[in-house]
Amino acid sequence: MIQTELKELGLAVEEAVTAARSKQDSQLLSFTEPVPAIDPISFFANGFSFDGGRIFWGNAAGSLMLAGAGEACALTASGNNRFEQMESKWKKIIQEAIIHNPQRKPGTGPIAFGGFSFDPAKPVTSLWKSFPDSKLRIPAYLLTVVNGKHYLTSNIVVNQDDRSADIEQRLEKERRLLLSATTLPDGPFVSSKSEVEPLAWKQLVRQATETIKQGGTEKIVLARELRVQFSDKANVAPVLNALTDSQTNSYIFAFENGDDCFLGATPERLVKIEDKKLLSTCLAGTAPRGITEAEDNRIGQQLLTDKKNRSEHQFVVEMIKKAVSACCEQVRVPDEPVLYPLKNLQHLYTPVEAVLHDGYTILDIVKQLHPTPALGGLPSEESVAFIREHEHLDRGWYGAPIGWLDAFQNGEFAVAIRSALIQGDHASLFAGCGVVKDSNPEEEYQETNIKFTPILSVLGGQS
Ligand SMILES: C=C(O[C@@H]1C=C(C(=O)O)C=C[C@H]1O)C(=O)O
Ligand SMILES: [Mg+2]
Repeated sequence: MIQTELKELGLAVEEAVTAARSKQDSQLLSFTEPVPAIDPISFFANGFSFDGGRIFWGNAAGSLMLAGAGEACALTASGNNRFEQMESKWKKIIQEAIIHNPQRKPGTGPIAFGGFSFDPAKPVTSLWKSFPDSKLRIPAYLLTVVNGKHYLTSNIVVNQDDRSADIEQRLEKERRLLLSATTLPDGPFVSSKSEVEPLAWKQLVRQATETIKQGGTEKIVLARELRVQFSDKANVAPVLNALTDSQTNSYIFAFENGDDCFLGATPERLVKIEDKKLLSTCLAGTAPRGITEAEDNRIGQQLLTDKKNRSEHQFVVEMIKKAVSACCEQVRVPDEPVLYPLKNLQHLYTPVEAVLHDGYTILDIVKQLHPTPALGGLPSEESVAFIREHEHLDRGWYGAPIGWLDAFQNGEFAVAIRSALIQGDHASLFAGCGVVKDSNPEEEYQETNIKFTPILSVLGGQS
């Protein structure tokens, strides 16, 4: 550690202890400093033993990575006004925090990272016992790698009886551990896997197409579960390393809570806000990648002109454009989708750009957008009601917003798909697809099989 930073940190701790004593209450101190380069996955691995769990985020552009260890503060919420609850809790924390952050880079300082359940009205099963309906975490330590520069934020909750010297000693020890070089443990190996009720799921797709043909709904997204057994307790850090290496154009995320870890590599941005500039993504319509370049181009061109996939995609474009237009100006949406290539598959993609009106926050937009017709359907209420009533899967945090926001109104949330819930020596993988009136159950089933591939391959399930 550079000595000046330690001296400044010591002064900041003194200031926080004084503030805690004068207000007779705990005080959050957030201290950000530049640090020498360190691999964020190593930082994540070093944080294994920290109380409260770890977080990880790598944006699709590869320009921002966040790794967090421990938990300084937890914000939880539930029910239909959960986003508003989160907003007011976050505002109060930031107003009262002592923030030492001369850097003011997006993703530095006191950031809150976390996720939400897909449907707060659906009964929860034991599968998601370690995850509340909604949770945002301020990590005790956050490594931010932004445009190649490294910053460490220490978030400390100081109490009136704390001694500054004790706090500084603990900080120095924990920071040294986190920033030390390390060798990643071995990744998991899948010893067996089993699909959950595949035939019943195909029958449900057929039922959904019948419901759509009867009128009232245009699209219903249906998801299913694949369970895998590992040969041993799974280490998360090597899985994140493999995802970061193999899944380009995707957001890599992990949220450890209790004994479990929800992680994934999702191509689907929900919303990014930086300096009031808003970027959202319409991603729906899927095809595999070709083995040869010629075959890949043929499949891609076929996807671009396929009636069923174009209708699936257009429902998403219309909804997001309408939702963004209600709170933004200068809304720009291309007339036609383009191909969005991933390692194992390709999607139809339409970006939505806008400028946020004053008074709106990123959680306002998350609330407006979730669930988009890419994960719920259209109309939203009717399609989510069908999913709630008929889908056997407990989606938990799958298919819902996951991401971060900082103290300067910057932030980014993605839709948590291509994901898995890791529970010691076993895991549940999730994949879904948009069902429209022309959907064929077998084809949708095959589409979900392709969507399991990215996460299954890094869990040691297949090459
Ligand atoms: C629901 C998922 O993917 C969504 C559905 C898609 C489709 O049906 O074409 C494509 C991308 C996603 O918006 C998933 O991967 O689980
Ligand atoms: Mg589809």
